[in-house]
Amino acid sequence: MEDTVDHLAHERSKAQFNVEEMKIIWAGSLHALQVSDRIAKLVASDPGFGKENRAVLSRKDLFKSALKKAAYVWKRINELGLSEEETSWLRFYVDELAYDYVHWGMFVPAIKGSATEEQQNKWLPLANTMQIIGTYAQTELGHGSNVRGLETTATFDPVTDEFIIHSPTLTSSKWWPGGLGKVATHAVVYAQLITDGKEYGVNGFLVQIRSLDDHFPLPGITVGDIGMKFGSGAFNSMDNGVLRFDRVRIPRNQMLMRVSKVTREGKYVESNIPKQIIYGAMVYVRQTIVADASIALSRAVCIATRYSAVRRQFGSPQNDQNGNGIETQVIDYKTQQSRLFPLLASAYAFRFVGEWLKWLYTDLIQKLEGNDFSTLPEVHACTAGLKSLTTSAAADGIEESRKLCGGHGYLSSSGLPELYATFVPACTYEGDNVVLLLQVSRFLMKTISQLQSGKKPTGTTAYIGHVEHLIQCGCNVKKAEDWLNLCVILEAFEARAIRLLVACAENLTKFANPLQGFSELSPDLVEAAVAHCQVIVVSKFIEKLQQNIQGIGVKQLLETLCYIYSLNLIHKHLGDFLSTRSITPKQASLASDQLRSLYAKVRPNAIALVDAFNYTDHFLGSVLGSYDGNVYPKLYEEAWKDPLNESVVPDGYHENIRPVLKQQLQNARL
Ligand SMILES: Cc1cc2nc3c(=O)[nH]c(=O)nc-3n(C[C@H](O)[C@H](O)[C@H](O)COP(=O)(O)OP(=O)(O)OC[C@H]3O[C@@H](n4cnc5c(N)ncnc54)[C@H](O)[C@@H]3O)c2cc1C
Repeated sequence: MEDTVDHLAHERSKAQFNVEEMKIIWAGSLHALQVSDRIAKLVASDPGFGKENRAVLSRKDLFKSALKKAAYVWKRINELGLSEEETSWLRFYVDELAYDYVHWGMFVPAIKGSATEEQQNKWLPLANTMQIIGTYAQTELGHGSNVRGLETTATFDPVTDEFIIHSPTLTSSKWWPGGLGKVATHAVVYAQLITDGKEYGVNGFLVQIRSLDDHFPLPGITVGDIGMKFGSGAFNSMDNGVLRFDRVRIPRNQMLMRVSKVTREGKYVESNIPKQIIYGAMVYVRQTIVADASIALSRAVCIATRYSAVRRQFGSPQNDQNGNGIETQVIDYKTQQSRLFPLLASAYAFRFVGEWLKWLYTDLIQKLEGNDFSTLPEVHACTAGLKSLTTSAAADGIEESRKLCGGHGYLSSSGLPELYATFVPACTYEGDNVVLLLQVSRFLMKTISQLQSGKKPTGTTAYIGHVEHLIQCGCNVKKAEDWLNLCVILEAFEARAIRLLVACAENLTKFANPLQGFSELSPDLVEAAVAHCQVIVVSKFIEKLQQNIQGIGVKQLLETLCYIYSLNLIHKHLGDFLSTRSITPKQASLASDQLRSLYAKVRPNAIALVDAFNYTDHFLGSVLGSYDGNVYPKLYEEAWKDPLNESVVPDGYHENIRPVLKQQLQNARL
């Protein structure tokens, strides 16, 4: 099939903004665009990184192919002498989950965050050259969110100067760590520390689990894979594992001792570094997950937008130049626009808040290095909340994108089922989204309670300091155009958040037992935390617009997307906005009127806005979303590649179809 026609050229010609400049905005800088573009093309043109048949491979073949690719990635990184930046882009565009994802994303950061300098000097050179492959073993069969409830023990033996790592119960089996099942040689294992007969809570230990010579598990270790997971392809290329310890001994100096340590005599000593320093590692991992959310959502939106411009259904037939009646592009249906364009706007919103989080993390690290721990709780709450908000919205958005593509969206070749199956566990790992929002709400309740003592909220909670104004203020919108005012929008979001938070704080005082109150009110607290996180996303989008944005029409389009993101949220959470009297029913209806005009502004620019993501067809992995829009021949061709079509008459015909047709079931050997 050789077709060089761009079926979306007409759509592209309608764009009212400079797409190349928008690509720079999306990438973060011209440099980031150039590097990512170069690496994306390198990956797309290398047959070693092909990913066409992932969904139809058996588990074993899929795993083997992921191993092959991970080894090839490492080979190419070394052969090409790629920089750290280029390396991370390469891994990103290869787009296949394997043990290296956990090794680089969790094992290495855990050592950097929790090991002493001496320990880092010993272990990081080995990890950085992949002479050891690591995993992060926290979750157990019986406990995930409740880390304090972990049952694995690490008991210090002063006679031999060792820790004895043990799994006392079935439920203490480590369960889920990626790369553990079949690959990892080492693990950062979280266990209850016991020394001198006393328990000192959960700490991290570096444990070797497989021989570096023959890859067999070391004595006392039982390890394996936990089995197939949701979807085809997706996380099934990863060997999430189970691990049990039968009194496994490790040297004392393999306890990660940056924050607390056990001395030769068996004394537990806390350093003067606050325990929350561990939050630094969490902030890092969660900010990368927010970035992943914008990527996953933008991929889905790119597929759904391009396909919606190609797909035609119903409509009053107009005549084309040849006199043939043509149907309506589904992207022109207002319902399609009202479902699709808010997702497009969300992808941009999450991109910008992710970019800001990256900055926030760097800023945090600088402060921590200067022994300034003051912003840690706020930054931690902010990243936890944004991880929860963006991953939930992206997961829902991918599923909505699938529906926006109708039946064809359900085919593996659309790329959407695997994208969904791969992304959706982000709502659970690195903190269950609801559990995280409860943590955020606890922090927000504390912030509110400290107002009386004169403590001024800072950073993303600064607006809480204006509580008196925000409780009293009224929204001034009188006509639909009045909603095109970013200050008005932000104030409406802040008013709604603070009113929900204050209502929660007041209701909590009605309970004699604060813990019981928190538990009873937890659904309201979660809603208030979501409202707070939405204030952050909206305000960061607005801050982005205040930067120097180059290129014809780019700023205008981004403004339009910011309005769509915000007004659509008002529409979605109307109950909150009305019950808190942050806006009136009339203003809500004006917001809906304004949304319709905003969708009309996006329509001619929709294809160009997804082109600005600069995704290659290889990365998108979707026949519905391919750049040239040549959907139908590609769909047709993909179908014939399915293993079922290898034979015209299927295996099993003689045993199980023919006897039915010939009424011979009683004679068949079933
Ligand atoms: C694909 C994948 C990869 C993973 N990789 C790793 C890894 O590499 N290493 C590792 O250690 N772990 C890993 N995990 C485990 C993951 O971190 C845990 O699944 C996660 O922390 C959630 O814990 P849980 O499974 O115990 O859920 P649970 O805590 O049992 O949650 C079940 C339900 O209870 C609710 N709930 C729990 N506590 C509360 C509460 N206090 N208040 C209200 N509701 C509550 C939750 O919202 C949820 O609805 C992975 C998981 C997945 C799915």
